[in-house]
Amino acid sequence: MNELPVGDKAASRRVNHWVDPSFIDLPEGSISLSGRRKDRPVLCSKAELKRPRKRKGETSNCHLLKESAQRGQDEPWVDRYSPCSQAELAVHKRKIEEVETWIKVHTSISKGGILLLTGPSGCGKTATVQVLSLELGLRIQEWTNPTNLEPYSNSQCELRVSNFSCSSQLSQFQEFLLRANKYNCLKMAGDGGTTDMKLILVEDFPNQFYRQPGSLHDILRRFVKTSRCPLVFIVSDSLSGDSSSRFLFPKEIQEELDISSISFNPVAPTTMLKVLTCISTLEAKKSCGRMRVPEQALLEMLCSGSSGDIRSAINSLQFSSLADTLLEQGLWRTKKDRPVMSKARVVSRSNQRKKKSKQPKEHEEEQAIGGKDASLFLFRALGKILHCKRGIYEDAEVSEGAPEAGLPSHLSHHYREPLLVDPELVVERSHMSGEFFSLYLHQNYLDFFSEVEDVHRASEYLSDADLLTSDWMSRDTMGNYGCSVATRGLLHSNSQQVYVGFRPLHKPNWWLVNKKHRENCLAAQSLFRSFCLTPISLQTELLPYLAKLTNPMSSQAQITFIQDVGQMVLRRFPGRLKLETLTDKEPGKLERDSEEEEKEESHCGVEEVLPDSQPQPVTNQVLLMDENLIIEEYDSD
Ligand SMILES: Nc1ncnc2c1ncn2[C@@H]1O[C@H](COP(=O)(O)OP(=O)(O)OP(=O)(O)O)[C@@H](O)[C@H]1O
Repeated sequence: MNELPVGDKAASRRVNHWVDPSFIDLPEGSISLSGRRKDRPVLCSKAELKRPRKRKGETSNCHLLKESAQRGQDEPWVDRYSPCSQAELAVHKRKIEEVETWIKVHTSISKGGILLLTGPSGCGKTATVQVLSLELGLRIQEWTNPTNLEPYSNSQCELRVSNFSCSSQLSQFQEFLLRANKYNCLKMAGDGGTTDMKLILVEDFPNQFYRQPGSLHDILRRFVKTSRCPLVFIVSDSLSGDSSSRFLFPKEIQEELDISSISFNPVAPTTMLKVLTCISTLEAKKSCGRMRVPEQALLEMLCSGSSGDIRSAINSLQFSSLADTLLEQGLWRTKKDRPVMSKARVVSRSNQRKKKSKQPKEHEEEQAIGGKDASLFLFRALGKILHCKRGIYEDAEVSEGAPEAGLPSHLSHHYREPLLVDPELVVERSHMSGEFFSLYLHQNYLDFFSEVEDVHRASEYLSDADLLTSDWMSRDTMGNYGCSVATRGLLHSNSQQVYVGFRPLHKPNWWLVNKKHRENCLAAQSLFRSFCLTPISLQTELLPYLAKLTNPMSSQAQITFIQDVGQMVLRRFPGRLKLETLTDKEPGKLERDSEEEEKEESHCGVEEVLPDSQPQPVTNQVLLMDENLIIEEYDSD
């Protein structure tokens, strides 16, 4: 595998002249928005694809100018303006310090160790590691998934199919870690006096790990025993619900292997704006008048449209520099071109108090090109509805007369100040179905209301929303309407708009009840299979009946289950279930439809999937042959 001594800037500069630019594989003149090549050569260092680094003592602007002058016109700006020092990084100082401290400790004091960097895509995790390695004089040895499996004759897991031999990605990864950890980098001509200190970086994971995370854990267990240099994993969060970091590195493994974890946040809009302004100014200077510095409004729009992804923002800026062409084609809208949404501008109360004339944050602009799919963590999405933010008409004339005047006097109590959020957009960006979103609202809304009349009205709206989706035939179509009724109903009912401050949010009670229900279905089907009844019939018809009998034909497991499920009226409930708190970065879990679940259950081997919380059958054999059971006395009293 190739590696590049990042420490030696001169060498790196030389190498970069003959290395392909990031988008060499695209037709001339076209620019990719991704900013990164995924089909890199086998096991090559990502550092090879990066631009040369800055020399000490050069100021950043001067450096940027020189660099940009040397580069071809088509070079992506993300590559051209990639940061070379901590000061240039658009990452929070504290995060940089945390990573720096960890690297220092694990390269000097305790050699080795594993660090996990998480955070949304494009927030500068990789850039931070690269900058710090450069500053600390570390070489980066990076694993990249091989796209073609090369012959690897020494490998243990070798596949030999008619003279063709190749090893699995997994065994190559294992070997890479072993060698990277064991051997120093080769000294190359031009390396000078670079140190042997290095850092292993893994951002691409062999696919096998997503199927069997256990195989990764086994490799890591072996790695930590002999670890000599730090190993950094970078895992990007996804808002669509599949959290790779939690799947690949569950809490138990982090504790067992003493893996440190640092979570990055999206790039702050102000920092992003500074970077974009700097880049556009430099590019405008360089273009000798051909390109103009974009309006502040356009830059702000790019920032808000990128959802904290600096790569996406810079790519969009580069596109917007082609504005003349795009504008001609009508593909790019500037703020001026956008239709006026309303006659009077609406500002939030807090903004008004601060006497800021800025557009409120909540009015996120839609971007025609390059806008990243703006996602919201569920916690924030719920907050936007529950905190019920409203604005006032900025234009005094309008605020005095128009809105209330629009309502007849007997409906004047329904007047509300305009909303600062678009409820349907909030739900869409939460990546959760309307029904589940309403469920979360239902669980949490009480804490945000101050008047009992408002609660009464809100509960009516929630019931209406529920009714809209009660019929399974029309549920798919009506789901969104139901959610509109729930969200808008809650917003409208909350007439007082009292500031409640921070309130913890909880996962719906329904969640736990549904889980218990599914476990019971599974257990009922497993324990009373010979009755050939559906899980529901078993629990609602057969088990209550068996519970009344003094001498049912049951095993101990069956008796326990009958006592648990079939005797509801006699049971004492322990009170309310303990609710799970919803954390701020948690994606909303989408439970599968219970009908689907039931179907699935009937297809799979029940004995394999019987939940731990249920009494386990003695053996399957015993259950299938009921007549052989030892019948115990069962006292229903
Ligand atoms: N000031 C800056 N700070 C951070 N990155 C910058 C800056 N200017 C330009 N960039 C570029 O933005 C990109 C940031 O992407 P980076 O690979 O660091 O993100 P990431 O958090 O690792 O996400 P992913 O996992 O998707 O790669 C890099 O290409 C970097 O060169």
